[in-house]
Amino acid sequence: MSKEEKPESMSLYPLGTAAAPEPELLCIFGTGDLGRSLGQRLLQSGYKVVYGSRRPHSCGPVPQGAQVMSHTAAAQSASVVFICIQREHYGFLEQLAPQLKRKVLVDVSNNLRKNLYPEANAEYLQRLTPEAYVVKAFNTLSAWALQNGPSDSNRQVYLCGNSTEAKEAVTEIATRLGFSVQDRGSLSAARELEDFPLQLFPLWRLPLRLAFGLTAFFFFYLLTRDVIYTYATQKKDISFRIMVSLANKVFPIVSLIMLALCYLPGVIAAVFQLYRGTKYRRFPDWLDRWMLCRKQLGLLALAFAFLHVLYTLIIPIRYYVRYKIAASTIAKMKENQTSELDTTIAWRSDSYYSMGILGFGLYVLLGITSLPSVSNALSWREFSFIQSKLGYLTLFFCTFHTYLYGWDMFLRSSYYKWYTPPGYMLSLLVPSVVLVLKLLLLLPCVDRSLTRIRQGWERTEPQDDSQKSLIT
Ligand SMILES: NC(=O)C1=CN([C@@H]2O[C@H](COP(=O)(O)OP(=O)(O)OC[C@H]3O[C@@H](n4cnc5c(N)ncnc54)[C@H](OP(=O)(O)O)[C@@H]3O)[C@@H](O)[C@H]2O)C=CC1
Ligand SMILES: [Cu+2]
Repeated sequence: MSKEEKPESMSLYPLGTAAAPEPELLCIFGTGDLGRSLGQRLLQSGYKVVYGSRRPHSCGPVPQGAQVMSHTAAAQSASVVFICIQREHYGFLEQLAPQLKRKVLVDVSNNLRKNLYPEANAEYLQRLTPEAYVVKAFNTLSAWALQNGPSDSNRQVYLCGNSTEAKEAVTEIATRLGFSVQDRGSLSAARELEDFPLQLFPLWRLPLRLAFGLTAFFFFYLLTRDVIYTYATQKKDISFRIMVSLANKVFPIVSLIMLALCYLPGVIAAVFQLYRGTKYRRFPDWLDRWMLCRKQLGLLALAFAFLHVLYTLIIPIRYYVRYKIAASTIAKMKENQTSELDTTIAWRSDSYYSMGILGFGLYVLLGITSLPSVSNALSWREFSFIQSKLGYLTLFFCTFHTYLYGWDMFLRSSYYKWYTPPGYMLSLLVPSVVLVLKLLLLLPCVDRSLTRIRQGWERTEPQDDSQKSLIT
């Protein structure tokens, strides 16, 4: 492709013309799922849409306001053509090559698995239509995301192609649809973009690994402290406690840590913004990645909390527990002892349960509101109120619940078996740090600066540039 030649879009719609009243006409090949979703979104965003179909008169329903024509007629009427057809059927485009000359062809296709074909779909398309300007784009979005517009996890459109002008034309469209665009370079990057959606649950990977790692660590930690320690020092086998007692220690610990890790990046981000005095500088990559998987962290934490609740509910019906209660009652009767009600213990255990229940209740509320169908029904303010204010309240309740569980245990040396602290103490570290930091951020003077920064105010630093570059 020579550099002199420009895609047709440039000659038809030169940049810089005053906004023309006539909406731009875009063409979509294929009236399938993706074609229809894309068409609907384009129409909503103010474009005119014409479909190219094998069966212009008998194809399925297309969005209202769109026209359907033969491929040839549709291609001639527009300068940008979205190819919403599976790669296996691209063959017929070779005959259409003369009509597609100097058009921008947007390849949105995906494959079922990696290395299915020797070349990327977009490169194949370019080979079939050598004089068209192929741009790979939109393939990482689902039909649903396209139709409903950008959301938190679906904001990026990745694109690549050999013609800068063609990429600009596609960027303009994607931007108008509400997406932000990332240019990945020439068409040779198409393969990488096509492999992208094949990654399963990319945002879940880190939280899942973390959950697995924490569970394994605390399982062995508590196994050593409880079961192995008792065996080593008293020659008593209490390994049966692995099934319920140990599980019901590991799950709440992992849950609390994960919940805290879900809110930690938020406070770190606030500290960054305060320190830099602006919100317009990008966060480091690790923080960005961490922020992106907060929802997944939170949902996993909720799952672990749920297990903790279930394990707690079955305590009264456990054989071991019933045996212990009966044994101590019988022993007291034998010795003709009575026991007084200790109201301090009653207060403590009731508060402990109550905090746990409140924490779990809010936890569930957070989980429900993070479902897309529910969060879409909330206004942005309602959503951020629930996810942030109630989120910290949840963390507070759950942390307090754990402190009440520990009570004065940290004072008694008998609990530090083999010089190790009990598991619950370790689980309190991260949440306590998050809550203290959050409390500091809520101090009126700090809160005022932060609010101003988040509204776009910037601290003009009297520093010289060398210092500035140190911060980035
Ligand atoms: N669905 C999704 O979520 C996403 C899909 N994609 C990609 O978009 C493309 C289309 O996907 P999707 O809409 O789901 O697929 P569909 O099977 O729903 O639709 C494909 C369309 O292609 C046309 N077609 C089918 N066979 C032929 C043929 N032999 N010759 C010419 N045209 C044909 C048909 O339109 P007509 O009858 O009008 O000719 C058909 O409706 C695929 O490449 C897919 O990988 C990318 C991202 C997400
Ligand atoms: Cu608990």
